Amino acid sequence: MTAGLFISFEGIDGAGKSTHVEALAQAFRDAGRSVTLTREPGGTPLAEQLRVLALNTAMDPLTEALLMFAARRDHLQQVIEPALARGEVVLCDRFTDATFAYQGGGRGFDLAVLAQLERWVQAVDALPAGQLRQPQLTMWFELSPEAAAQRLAGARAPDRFESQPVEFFRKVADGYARRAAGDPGRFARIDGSLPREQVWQQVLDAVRRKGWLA
Ligand SMILES: Nc1ncnc2c1ncn2[C@@H]1O[C@H](COP(=O)(O)OP(=O)(O)O)[C@@H](O)[C@H]1O
Ligand SMILES: Cc1cn([C@H]2C[C@H](O)[C@@H](COP(=O)(O)OP(=O)(O)O)O2)c(=O)[nH]c1=O
Repeated sequence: MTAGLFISFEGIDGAGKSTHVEALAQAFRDAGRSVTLTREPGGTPLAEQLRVLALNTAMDPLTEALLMFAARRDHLQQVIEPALARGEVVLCDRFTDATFAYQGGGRGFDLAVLAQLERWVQAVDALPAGQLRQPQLTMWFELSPEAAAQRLAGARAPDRFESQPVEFFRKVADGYARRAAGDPGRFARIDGSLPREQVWQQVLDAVRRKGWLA
């Protein structure tokens, strides 16, 4: 049976990642793969409810981190693990790197606590004890916070994160950079400042380099 693939999309708000998730899903379908396209926080009825709370309600940083990981646990159990067990390609718009970047970098929340939550939440039945479920590839869209804010201006109503100042997103970007430095083989850096077609080529190249698409 074909092995499942788990690919995540990350970057600050407005970096351009959501623009390419559906196109990558179609490229995998064209290659004969079944695709589960999903997002965090969200992806299940419960996790989507937690998303509404997390994105719209003021709360302390630990509560925020716990909600993100609670949503993630449900999402893993209900959607991601079953899809991977069926041999599907799972494309996920954000995963745990976002928690390290936003709650850790942006909010300045304790990274050791996040790492402990990660160990609890991403230990899954399909993996041997001590191994955690992680994406095999993370598309990391990089764009300056100024350029990202400009793209988002007028594009959609900002949520609790998107309405943060540029300095917040600089810290989020630093959070992503630290996370990427800790696991460089998993991250593909995508230059989000280029025109859409060139960004798409980088996305496709990252998957081709892994040998997952011709
Ligand atoms: N390469 C690009 N050049 C210019 N604008 C872009 C590019 N990619 C996406 N956009 C636009 O920027 C905005 C944010 O893109 P989006 O994919 O929603 O970002 P994200 O999912 O990372 O928050 C959207 O209005 C989108 O149409
Ligand atoms: C997954 C995740 C997202 N977030 C934030 C980042 C985004 O601002 C927001 C929702 O992400 P996203 O789905 O990218 O928003 P949109 O659909 O509006 O582009 O949640 C966290 O703070 N921590 C997390 O663990």
